[in-house]
Amino acid sequence: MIIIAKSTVAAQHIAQVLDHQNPIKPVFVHDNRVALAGVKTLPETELQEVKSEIVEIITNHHSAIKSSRDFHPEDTIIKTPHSVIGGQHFTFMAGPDSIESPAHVEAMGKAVKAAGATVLRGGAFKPRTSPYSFQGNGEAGLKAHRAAADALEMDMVTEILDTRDVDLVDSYTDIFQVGTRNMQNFALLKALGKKQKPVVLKRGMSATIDDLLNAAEYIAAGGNDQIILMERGIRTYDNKYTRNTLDVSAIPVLQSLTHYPVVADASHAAGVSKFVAPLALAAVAAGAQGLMTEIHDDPAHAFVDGAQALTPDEFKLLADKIRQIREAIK
Ligand SMILES: O=C[C@H](O)[C@H](O)COP(=O)(O)O
Ligand SMILES: C=C(OP(=O)(O)O)C(=O)O
Repeated sequence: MIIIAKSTVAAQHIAQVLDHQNPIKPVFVHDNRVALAGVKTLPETELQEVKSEIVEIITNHHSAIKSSRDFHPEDTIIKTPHSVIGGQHFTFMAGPDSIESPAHVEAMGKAVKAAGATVLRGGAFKPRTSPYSFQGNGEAGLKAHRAAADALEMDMVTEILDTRDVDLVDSYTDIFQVGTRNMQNFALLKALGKKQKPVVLKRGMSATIDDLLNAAEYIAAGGNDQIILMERGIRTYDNKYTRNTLDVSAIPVLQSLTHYPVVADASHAAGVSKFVAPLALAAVAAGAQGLMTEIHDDPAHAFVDGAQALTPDEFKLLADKIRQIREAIK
């Protein structure tokens, strides 16, 4: 149960009155409205005492608070050294699936920057289905990625898989990425909640929209409000022709429910390069505030996910079309 109090003073009073019944926690939300979470029961006598200080009682205990637009109506805008993410801005995040070598990530960065990307993506720790598949170049990959991003004056986004690597990854990256497989790794979300650095939170491949919002809430509850939600495709009854199903409807739905930027990854949704552009265009037409795209100059020899990689030229074409769509739907 969540209680919305009229003011900070009211919240403090309610917490005082109810505290012996419930382990109650004020979660400060927006200007004058304060949410109190953790209330299990509301004894009638105590309720009478604080009734006039309560604006609303939300009984769905799965409701997100800090992530909710109800309590934070304005769009959250996230500023990184080279990008502005959210609101009316559109951000291209692109690069190779994994960091293969210093020269390769720099060349891919150069190509995506020329097409308009400000964020260079790439994985140094790869979440692979098989333990025998390439697992990423680890810290050497982070180093190469950082060097390329610095040389090109771009932001770096990279996936974090393990709570034990949070400080290491933090020492290199501008933006953390939590992948689909870790969306409900609560220990990891809590650790990132303690960092003051943006987090791209990918939707779990079997997660509902509420699951995603609550995963974001874990990061926000820890004190980190710089969250970027990413729709990257979910598992449905027919993933024979595409790797996942891009849930285009999740984009406007999320934007109505939360103030955090909502971006899309058509690469992992499609799984096949020829379907990446149409899905990306659909996501942009649906209002996505950014796009993550995988590229490779030699997809057949990519270390990971070559089948879904666009070549630099294909990415440039896509980026141009996206700018046209953005202009058309203004
Ligand atoms: O980004 C890439 C992921 O590591 C990859 O999609 C994992 O999938 P796979 O190990 O099944 O190839
Ligand atoms: C592994 C990745 O994506 P996802 O978590 O969406 O599968 C990735 O972007 O490298």
